[in-house]
Amino acid sequence: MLENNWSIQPQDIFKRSPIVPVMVINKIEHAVPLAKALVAGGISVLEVTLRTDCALEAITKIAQEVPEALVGAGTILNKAQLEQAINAGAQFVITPGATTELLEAAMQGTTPLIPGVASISEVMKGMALGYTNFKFFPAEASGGVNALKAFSGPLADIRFCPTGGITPSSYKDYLALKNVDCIGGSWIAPTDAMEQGDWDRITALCKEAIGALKS
Ligand SMILES: O=C(O)C(=O)C[C@H](O)[C@H](O)COP(=O)(O)O
Repeated sequence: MLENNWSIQPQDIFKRSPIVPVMVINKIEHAVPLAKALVAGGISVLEVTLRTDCALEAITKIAQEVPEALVGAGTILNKAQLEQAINAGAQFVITPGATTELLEAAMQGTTPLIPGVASISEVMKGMALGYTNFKFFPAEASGGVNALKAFSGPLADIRFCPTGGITPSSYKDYLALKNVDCIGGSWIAPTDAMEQGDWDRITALCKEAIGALKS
């Protein structure tokens, strides 16, 4: 494996939480209570998508005010966004797809990148640059559990975080796969609960989902 200078290895991120909430934060005042609600429910790896105007500020606030969380940036599409996310305080970066520009840029820095892939060729391109941990996106639409099972043959040492279309009724099937450590999903941080300030509901959703893995 090629060396990297990352402050935390992707494998340690993958192992820290089986569920990674995909967060779409529309109002900055939701950022910290949401992160605290997720942490209270047992989930401490958070992906804030760069899909809203306040996303970068949300990352900064969570990084400063919720030290129990490991906060990353999602929806990174290019090098400029990669730099913005890192400057905002993102502790890791997740992308929906992988460009050579992003793969090379992140390898030069200290913040780990988890590149999005949907095919074996994309994984192989990442592997050639030293990547071992990938987001499988969009998971359901790209073949879901069956695709990941097929990937595990030729790509025995590669780990995945499937995301996209995963539901409370399917996440356990993904987590049972030998090449999957964690899954991403938005259901655990629903927009309506955020709008209502119903942080207890979000904590309860986390506890239920994590609890169901232990039983
Ligand atoms: O914005 C990104 O970079 C993304 O990766 C998109 C998210 O992974 C999906 O939006 C997950 O959402 P659900 O399918 O609702 O769980």
